Parts: sequence; structure tokens; C-alpha cells
Amino acid sequence: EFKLQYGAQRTGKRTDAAMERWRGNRFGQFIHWGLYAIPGGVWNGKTYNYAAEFLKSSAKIPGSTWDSLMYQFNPKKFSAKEWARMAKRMGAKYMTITTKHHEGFCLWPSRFTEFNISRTPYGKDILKELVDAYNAEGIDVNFYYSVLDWHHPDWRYDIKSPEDSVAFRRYLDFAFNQLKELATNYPTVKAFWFDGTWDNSVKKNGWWTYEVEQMLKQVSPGAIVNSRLRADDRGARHFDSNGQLMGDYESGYERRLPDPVTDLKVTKWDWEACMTVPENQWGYHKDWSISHVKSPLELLEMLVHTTSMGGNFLLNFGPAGDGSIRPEEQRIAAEIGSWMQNNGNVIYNSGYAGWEKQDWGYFTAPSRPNTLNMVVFNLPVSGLLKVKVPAGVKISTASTGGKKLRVEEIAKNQYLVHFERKWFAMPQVIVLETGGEGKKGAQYQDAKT
Ligand SMILES: COc1ccc([C@H]2[C@H](O)[C@H](O)[C@H](C)N2C)cc1
Repeated sequence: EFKLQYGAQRTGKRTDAAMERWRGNRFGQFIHWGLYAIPGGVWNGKTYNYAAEFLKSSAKIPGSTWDSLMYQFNPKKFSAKEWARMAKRMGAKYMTITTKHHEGFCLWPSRFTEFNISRTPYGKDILKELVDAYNAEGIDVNFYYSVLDWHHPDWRYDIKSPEDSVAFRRYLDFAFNQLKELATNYPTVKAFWFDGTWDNSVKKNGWWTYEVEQMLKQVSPGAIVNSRLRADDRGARHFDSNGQLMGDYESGYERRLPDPVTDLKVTKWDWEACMTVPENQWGYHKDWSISHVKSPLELLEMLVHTTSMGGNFLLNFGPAGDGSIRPEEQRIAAEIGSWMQNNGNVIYNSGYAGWEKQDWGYFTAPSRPNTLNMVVFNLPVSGLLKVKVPAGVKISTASTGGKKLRVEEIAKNQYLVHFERKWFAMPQVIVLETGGEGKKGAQYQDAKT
């Protein structure tokens, strides 16, 4: 055990109302929008396959050239209301917006740097427009903030000299002031999604990450911060040197999900997975032919998979420089939304059931006791859905769309739910009621080995 001043401040899940609301929301829309959306991965006629929000480094563009993109930022097709309505139809309960990505450009009129929205032709406070429009739709807004800042002269990747220490301390004060400004000026913000904290400079200043968490929770009571913000006294990140999760939820799942059989440890804490539609594009890229583009159903399965393991799913949209949403993303919002309209109850306020994963899909546990949801993605040709229950648990009924299904007890703690043998275009939901008695006089013969 290490004695830590800046390690985890709490063990176990937060149980306050703000965290229960964040947890119950389950499904969020990530939005990556900044100057990088203007070139969209193409520079001087050359397409760069790497993540579009990294174009400045992929194309080796000088800072002054990149920063002058600010004078072109004038999204004629931007409508915060339209974005919020699309997110509402998709079934998102929260939205996380990049207030400042690694490029350092701020979507709000920060008084701590001129590199912000007020100096663009657009001029208006985009962050306020988004917060107001999404909150008006009943969608919570969270702020993504990159500690890594390519624009700021005092940013350092490592601390190798006294000059580095002095400069980086100025940078940390700048970032602290920006965060306090965000929490103060946008009081309805619910959570802070920190990124760009993997460099040695930040790992050597764990104290600052602790102070930021404390400040945000003072300025904005109930505020939630992700583990990615945090480094401890010894530079350990996400989990402190004693293995305790820092921050309020684990945010290491970026473009990957925990395995429903081997990674069940994540069910012990709150966590969120963030996901791109292409293989690795967070900001707008003009050419999506360069990688696989996930279909609406692939993404819907990831949402259900995440919920089934007690996590939140943050699905990314990368609006174009003109403020339009590309057709692929519109279709994703519409198709996922069509399923969520009728089945959102298996996602919202639902989580890990603690039952053994089966091939046909996922269990989710709603807040209502003695009921479980089965979300079927892979219907077996037999139409027989195997369910293994924890010792002593009995299934009394199974129904889909209000229609009863035959439930057959076939061995100790094992059932088959008899489903239809036909093709379905969307995942099917079966509601199980537990309780009642098992099969009368059933004695099952253990396997002979
Ligand atoms: C070097 O690999 C990286 C670095 C940063 C990222 C950034 C992305 O730009 C996006 O903001 C994602 C959430 N973040 C981890 C992703 C992969």
C-alpha cells in the first residue's frame, strides 16, 4: 500500500442523485467539432488517412498556418436546435462536446486565450448555443476538455529543465482558469470528460489533476469527472498506485469494449466506452472510404453490450466545417432511434444482470426487481434460447411484445425459451419474470466423468 495524497478519493460507486442520473442515462452523443473539421483530413489536395483531428501533425502543418483556420470558421449550416432534435430522436440522454481539443481552439469566448470562437467570422458562443438547445430537449450536456494543447506556448510534453517547470506551471494555471470558467459560465454542465493527459508533464503533476477535480466539484456541486483526468503522486493514471479507480467513472474504453465473459471486473465500477463510426475518425474526415464504417446495427449492438456490463456508451459524431451532419451519421441516428423509441427501457436505468452470457445476445437488468431483459441479436436456427440462471433462481414467465413464450426447464438452473424460427431485421426483446417454483419433482443427473 502506498501512502498517497493525490490518489483515489473514494472506493466504490458514487451513489448520489447526480451520479445515478448519469448512470441511468446510459447512451450519450459525443461531438468532435473544431478547426480540424474545415480541412476534413485533406491538405493541399492530399488525403491523410490518419484521424482528421490530427491533420495538423499528420500533414506537418506549421502552427501559424493551422491557427489561421480560425478566420475561416463560419458554419453556415450550423443549427444547434437541429443537432439537439436529431440526438433526441436517436435516444441520446446526454451529449459530450469538445470545448477545446488538442489544437487548443476554444468553442467558447474564453477570457484566457484569444484563440476562441469570438474571433471567428461566426463570432457567437457555440458552446452556449449547444448547451441551451440540448438542455431544452431534456438532454444533459458534458464538456470534453483536452489538457494537451498544441497552441499554447507554455504546454510541455515533459519537464526536462527548470524553464519547463516554470512554463508548464503557467500552462496548468491557464487550464485551471479555463475549467473554472467553463464550470462557472455554463452551470447546467453535468460532467467533464478530460483527454490529452498521457504525457509525462501531466503524470509528473498528479497534484494538479486532484486540485482540478476538487475545484470542479466545489464550483459545480455533483459534477462528475472521468478517470482519464487523474494521475496520482507517482504518475499512475486512471487507477492509482494502490489499484483504486480515480475520478467518478473509468474511461479507458476508447474504440473497444470489455469482453462480456473475461472482463467482468468492470461491473464493479461505473465506466463509459466512447466509439467512432469509422475505425478511427473523431473529427470530420471528407473521405470515409479509407476504413470500415460501422453500420447502425453494429453500433446498436455495442450500446446493448455496454449496458449489459453496467457501462455508458458514448457514440461519436463529427460535424463538417459548415455545421452539417453527414448522411451516414443521420442514418445512424434515425435507425438506432427507431429501435430506442420502443425499447429504450432495456437501456435507460438498466445494467448488469449478473447472469452468464449466452450466444444469442445480452441480458440487461432494469431497475424493476424480479425482471430481466433478453436482447436477441443472434437467433439460433433452433429458435431455442438457452438461459442459465444463478443457483436457486426460477424463471416464471417470458414474453415478447406482450405475447407469452414457452419457457422450458431442461436441467438444474437451465431453461430454454422457445422463440420463433424466422428472420428479424432488428434485435428482439424478451422480458423474463423470475420467482415462483421450479419443475415439480425434477432430479437432474449430473454428468458422469
Ligand atoms: C494517439 O492516439 C490517440 C490520441 C488521442 C485520441 C483522442 C481523439 O482525438 C479523440 O478525442 C479521443 C477521445 N481521444 C482519445 C485518440 C487516439
